[in-house]
Amino acid sequence: MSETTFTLEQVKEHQSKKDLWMIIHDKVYSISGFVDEHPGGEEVLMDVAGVDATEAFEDVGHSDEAREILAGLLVGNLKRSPSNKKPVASASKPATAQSSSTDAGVAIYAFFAVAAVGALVAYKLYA
Ligand code: HEM
Repeated sequence: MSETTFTLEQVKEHQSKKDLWMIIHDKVYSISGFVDEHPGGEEVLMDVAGVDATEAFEDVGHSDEAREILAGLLVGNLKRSPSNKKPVASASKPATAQSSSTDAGVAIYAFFAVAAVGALVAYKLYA
């Protein structure tokens, strides 16, 4: 399998009808030969020339046949630079939330322990 990768900038260089690339699900497709055959017309393909067309492609609800055609047009994978990767920070958020909820749990136990000792002392003093 070809492991060729392209950056967003490289894909952007292929925006003409005769040299047309687009990105769908982080894969790069060269669709120049298919533009005239596209049942949805050439205009919609030109609209996403050289950019990420995942949403446009999926919104239409393309058939399995369309996906097979797509597979034959593959030229490589998209190389995401660290700046346009999906945020990694979101992955660490639940962990932070979890640990703070654990802290809250410990605080509640500590509160009841102190309250129980306080109640016992008060009982011994005033009973
Ligand atoms: C290389 C990528 C694409 C391939 C291989 C492809 C292929 C096809 C095929 C085979 C059909 C016929 C219906 C079906 O089988 O689902 C179709 C219809 C259609 N496509 Fe695409 N398509 C591509 C990209 C796009 C994009 C980016 C758009 C943007 C909006 C689009 C819009 C449409 C529309 C609107 C139809 C419906 C046409 C109609 O029923 O009148 N397609 N496409």
